[in-house]
Amino acid sequence: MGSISGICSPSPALRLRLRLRGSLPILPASCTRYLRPPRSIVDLPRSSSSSSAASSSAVPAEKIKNGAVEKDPIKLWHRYVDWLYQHKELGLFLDVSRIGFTEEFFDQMEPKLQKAFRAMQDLEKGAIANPDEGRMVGHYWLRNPKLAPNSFLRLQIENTLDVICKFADDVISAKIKPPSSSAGRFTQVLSVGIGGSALGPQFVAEALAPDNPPLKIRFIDNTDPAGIDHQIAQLGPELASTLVIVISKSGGTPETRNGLLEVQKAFREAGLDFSKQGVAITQENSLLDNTARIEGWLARFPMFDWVGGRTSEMSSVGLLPAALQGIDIKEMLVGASLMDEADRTTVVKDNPAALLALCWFWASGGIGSKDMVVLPYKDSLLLFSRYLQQLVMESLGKEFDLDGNRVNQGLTVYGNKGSTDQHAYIQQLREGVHNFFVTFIEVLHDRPPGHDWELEPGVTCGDYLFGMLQGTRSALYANDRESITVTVQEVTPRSVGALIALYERAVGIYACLININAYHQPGVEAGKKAAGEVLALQKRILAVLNEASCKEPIEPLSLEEIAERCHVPEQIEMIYKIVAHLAANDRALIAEGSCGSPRSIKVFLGECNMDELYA
Ligand SMILES: O=P(O)(O)OC[C@H]1O[C@H](O)[C@H](O)[C@@H](O)[C@@H]1O
Repeated sequence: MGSISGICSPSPALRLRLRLRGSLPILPASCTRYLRPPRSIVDLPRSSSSSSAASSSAVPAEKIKNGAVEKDPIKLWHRYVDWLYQHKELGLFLDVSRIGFTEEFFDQMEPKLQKAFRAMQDLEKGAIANPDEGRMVGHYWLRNPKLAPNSFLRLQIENTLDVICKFADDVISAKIKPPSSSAGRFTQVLSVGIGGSALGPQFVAEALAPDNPPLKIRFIDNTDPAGIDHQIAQLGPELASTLVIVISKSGGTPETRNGLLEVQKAFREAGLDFSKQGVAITQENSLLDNTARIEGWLARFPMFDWVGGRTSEMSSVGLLPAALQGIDIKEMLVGASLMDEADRTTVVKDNPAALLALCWFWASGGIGSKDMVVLPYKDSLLLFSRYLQQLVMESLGKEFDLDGNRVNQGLTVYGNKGSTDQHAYIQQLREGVHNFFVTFIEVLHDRPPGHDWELEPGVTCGDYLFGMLQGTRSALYANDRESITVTVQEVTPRSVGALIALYERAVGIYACLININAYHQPGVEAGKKAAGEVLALQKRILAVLNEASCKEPIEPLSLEEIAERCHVPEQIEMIYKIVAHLAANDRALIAEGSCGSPRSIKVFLGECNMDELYA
């Protein structure tokens, strides 16, 4: 094992923590680096090749395949050190030692991974990597415009970033301000968008927004009227100093359109001119773009068709909301760019995204047989799992592979945060059905230097959090539950950018390994279409009820009669559900016969003589 170059004393923060725990523990030299933030350039002792790494701790495949995993602590230590990935500049570590892949498995996967690397290289050069939609996949260009396949795209990316920064600066400095607010400046951002037009901005806001941001952000990310009312009510008079950002790549998503219409209604009722406070982020000439242009909204920012919703955080979708909160978006881009660069190496052991994809394939058998539980032990990363749910499951959850074979692929993601989740479902993880592997996200810095506090001799809150993570990792592993640990020094724009890039690339590589298109979402359309059919049926029901209500006396209708008049007798159950929802919102009236069964109800609009109804 190589010697460690550049030994330096532990950082003040670490020395503080170590002092808090009493005397400096005697740590094997090789692990000192891990505890100390790698601000200095150090080289971890790594074996010269994967074979020696794997052989020093490899367990016979049949043993591992049968669920037995390496338990010898010294062998585990060697496996840990030999496989530990470290990005020195980012201060990011990836520990895959608690995933039990064997040397044989690694060797088997090497050719597939090399093929995936070539596919990712082609993708970044502008290949049609989304063949089902005939599109390029260019989210990596957003943080390194020089990679874009032509100067036009490069300039689009660079110019968009410039106008985003300028606009945000002008809003924060009140050069751009609302027309009628006593505050004299914008104080709030209301983001209206759903899916990839919300999840990234929500994750980043939760992770990085300062305690007192220049503009505080809130989200309408659904078509729930109560949820919309709640956000608008919370804004109250501050609606007058709210910048409304409507985000929709397609420009036609129903939930987002509904949110916009509801917000515009609130503006009208408050006597405010929405166009003076509205911003659109959408593809050029989309319905939303044209609406914003025609209505003269404050600003419009482009989305590009070669950036998918779930990989749009580094586009105007994520950058504008973040910048308005005072988040350093250029640092986010730097973090993503540094991670991208690391993910371009074809040496698997030095490629963190490839290592993640390898672990996912091993743990889930390449068919999603195990779920990915995401457990950040940091409150501010709470929404990372929700963000990854779309990025991973909308990318990998596909019915057919690229050769047209029905594969029903996927990788299920869930989780919230540790140690909180230890008091919720870790019981099942530790002892119950073994259908998962865990990804811990570890953040080494607990508090800004000098702000730590001992809540008992030599122990801080952060020590508990650290101990809970390590304890859970050990307890799960002791019961053969595998895990990955991603470690960052602290939650910063740079580390968040790196995490996003790491998982975007890992999804891309894994998709190559399982031969699916990670960049389209055909299944979503089915749900949208079905929703449209429900609304169309509701309109027909209301027309039939209106007609019946115009008769003297009013003609209450049974469900069968409604279904017959709508010419869809087979839809009687949906008709009942629609009628029940209408009645619950006082938009239809239901009278029930003595048995109270849905079969005996009569539906009508307006007043009706109830005595005659069941006479
Ligand atoms: O940004 P929009 O076009 O409004 O789309 C919002 C979301 O809609 C669909 O659900 C897609 O599957 C998502 O990938 C997308 O993020």
